[in-house]
Amino acid sequence: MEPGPPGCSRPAEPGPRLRRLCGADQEASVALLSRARAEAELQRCVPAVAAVLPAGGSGERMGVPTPKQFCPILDRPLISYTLQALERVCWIKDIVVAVTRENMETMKGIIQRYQHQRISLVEAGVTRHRSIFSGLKALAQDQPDSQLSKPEVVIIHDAVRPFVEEDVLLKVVTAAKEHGAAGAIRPLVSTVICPSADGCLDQSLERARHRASEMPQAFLFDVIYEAYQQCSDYDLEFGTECLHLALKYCHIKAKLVEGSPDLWKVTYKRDLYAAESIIKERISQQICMVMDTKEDEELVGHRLEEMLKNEFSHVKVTSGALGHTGRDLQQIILEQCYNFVCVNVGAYEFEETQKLLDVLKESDLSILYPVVVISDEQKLQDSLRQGATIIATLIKERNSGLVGQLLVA
Ligand SMILES: Nc1ccn([C@@H]2O[C@H](COP(=O)(O)OP(=O)(O)OP(=O)(O)O)[C@@H](O)[C@H]2O)c(=O)n1
Ligand SMILES: O=P(O)(O)OC[C@@H](O)[C@@H](O)[C@@H](O)CO
Repeated sequence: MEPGPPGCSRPAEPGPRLRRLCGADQEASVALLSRARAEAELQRCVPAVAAVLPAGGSGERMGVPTPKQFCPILDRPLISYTLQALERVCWIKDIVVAVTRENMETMKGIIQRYQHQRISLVEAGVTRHRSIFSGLKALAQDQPDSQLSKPEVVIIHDAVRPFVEEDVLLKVVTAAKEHGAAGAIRPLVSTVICPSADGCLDQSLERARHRASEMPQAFLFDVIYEAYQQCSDYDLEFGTECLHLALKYCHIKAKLVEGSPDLWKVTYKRDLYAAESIIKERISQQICMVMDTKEDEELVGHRLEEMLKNEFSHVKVTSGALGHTGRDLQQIILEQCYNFVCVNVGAYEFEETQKLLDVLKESDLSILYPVVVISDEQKLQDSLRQGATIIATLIKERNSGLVGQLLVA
């Protein structure tokens, strides 16, 4: 498989509704059209790749009633972040999610609310391997009336591993194309030991020579499908490693690919807290200050911008006029900005702010990540530092009680 060109991954673009709403002008339309053409070209040159996401677990180790894949992070289910990560990769043509029958409606609601694309649902099994097998069967049914067709390469990725990036997906898929199977690995944090029957140490493994098997993994579809079809009931019931099935039943030695630290699986409650912190950090990296072009606002805006850059180590603050064409706003939003600060100095009519609020409410963006819009008043001009602190705290903490509020600071 030819590696996709860098940057071929599709950013989390706002939905088509936003483009209509923003009134994309000619220039922006051309940009979007060229991106669509590039993706279409890529789809033609990259062999078919699909993904199977096992999401049928009960999350016992999480210790809460809700299965962890549906636990909210910043008011949004964990699985939605994983789906968004895979949807950013334009060369994955189908995403098959295995969920239990009782959670099927919940999953359909998430797909609709967050406008996930390319998703097909299958019924999960009583074990993770059985859920994965269910997903593979759906892809193998190359039926004329089915939306799904058999891929050349299939990615298998746990639904509770939200931080998966295109580069590692490309690595495992490229390696699977060549070797038949590939999987992400990470260094061990703890040493692996083997206890004896009487509960004492029998042996310990040399940590430096061993690795933790993570996800994503990728396989030539025929290899992994054959392995699951030959699989013993014992393996289906108690196995935890897809790479092992490819080795045991198809004699394929998977290529091992070093993965990033963020590939870990959300398993315990502490993992949810960690995931929330990482998500907050990632979506706080860009602030968009929207101001009018009046001179005094420009002065306030730029001073506030400088102070915000002190609050966020790597923040990218883009200043742009809301403008009277939709291009500025559309360009701002297409840059995956999730934090907007409107600067109205003294102006009491919130016409421009309301316009931004209306567009954000209408766009996918405002439900993907809660957005806090702040409009300041004359007094903010007198205490810019306090204003910068308020804005930074709101963006970093994202207290759900303040979501979507128009704050007059
Ligand atoms: N019968 C099952 C069991 C697990 N999974 C999925 O496999 C992934 C990794 O499994 P794990 O972390 O073990 O999830 P749970 O089984 O839900 O967790 P626990 O063992 O704590 O119950 C998760 O996305 C989980 O939803 C699945 O699709 N079907
Ligand atoms: O065993 P669990 O169901 O908790 O999680 C599955 C993990 O074993 C699996 O995701 C990786 O180890 C790679 O195979």
